[in-house]
Amino acid sequence: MKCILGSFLSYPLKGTAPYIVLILVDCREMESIKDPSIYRNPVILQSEDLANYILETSVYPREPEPLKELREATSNHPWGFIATLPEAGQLMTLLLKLLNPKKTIELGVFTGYSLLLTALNIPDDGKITAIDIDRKTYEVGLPVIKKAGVEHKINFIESPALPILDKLLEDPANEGSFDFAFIDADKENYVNYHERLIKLVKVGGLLVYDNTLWGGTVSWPEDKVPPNKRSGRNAAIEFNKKITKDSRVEFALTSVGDGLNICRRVA
Ligand SMILES: C[S@@+](CC[C@H](N)C(=O)[O-])C[C@H]1O[C@@H](n2cnc3c(N)ncnc32)[C@H](O)[C@@H]1O
Repeated sequence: MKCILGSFLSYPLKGTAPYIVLILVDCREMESIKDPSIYRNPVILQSEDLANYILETSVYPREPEPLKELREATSNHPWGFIATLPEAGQLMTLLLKLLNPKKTIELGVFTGYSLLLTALNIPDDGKITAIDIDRKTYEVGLPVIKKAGVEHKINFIESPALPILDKLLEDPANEGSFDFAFIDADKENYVNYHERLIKLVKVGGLLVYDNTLWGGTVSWPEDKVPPNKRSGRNAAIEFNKKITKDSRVEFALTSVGDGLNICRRVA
């Protein structure tokens, strides 16, 4: 069924009578534009069909078996929907392959989808400092990580991320020593994480921030955003604004997954 999205007057030829042009769209698509929260996370896309198209034609067919296994194990977890989205993971994989980082850091592990994909794409002697406040969720994915033979690359630290970053900065040897950082912990601290990580990641290294479009709500008027999504939405807006002004990085705010802000340290 078609709905009227809009209309305008058209004058086909000078001097002829105008006629009204109606813009018709599929009603289901229009619903998705009005209320994207009915869909899973990639609501930044026009429709769920488009999100599924990307997943089914490009992401799932090339997803490595261990990642698929971990994603399936995570889908049974009550908070499974907070995991890094596989289409974002696919882009991260490409970035990791291009950068070939040896020393990386990850804030916000959950069951380990992004952690495992990082571990799969760094050299065998590469190391990941992985920080999360909850070891139990990390243990959900740990058997898959072990089976994939990459556990030796991971140093998991159960702690809030901020004090660990501050501790790392106490040792000047750590400054500029990381090649790659993936940030997916509490959004309200992204600005604080950035101030620390910009010193820990080397010039030329990458800092990749997840959820920076927060389900598309960054462009909504605040009063239209469900109360439980406001804090994350406001944090994402503040963070993106800060990055735009930060001359120490060049960056791309991409609409892949839930929004990846990909920053490269240049100063
Ligand atoms: C969106 S999930 C991470 C998803 C993960 N990257 C993946 O691939 O599935 C956010 C994680 O951040 C953790 N977290 C929340 N606040 C934190 C903090 N202050 N420090 C460290 N981790 C935190 C949560 O426990 C949760 O596991």
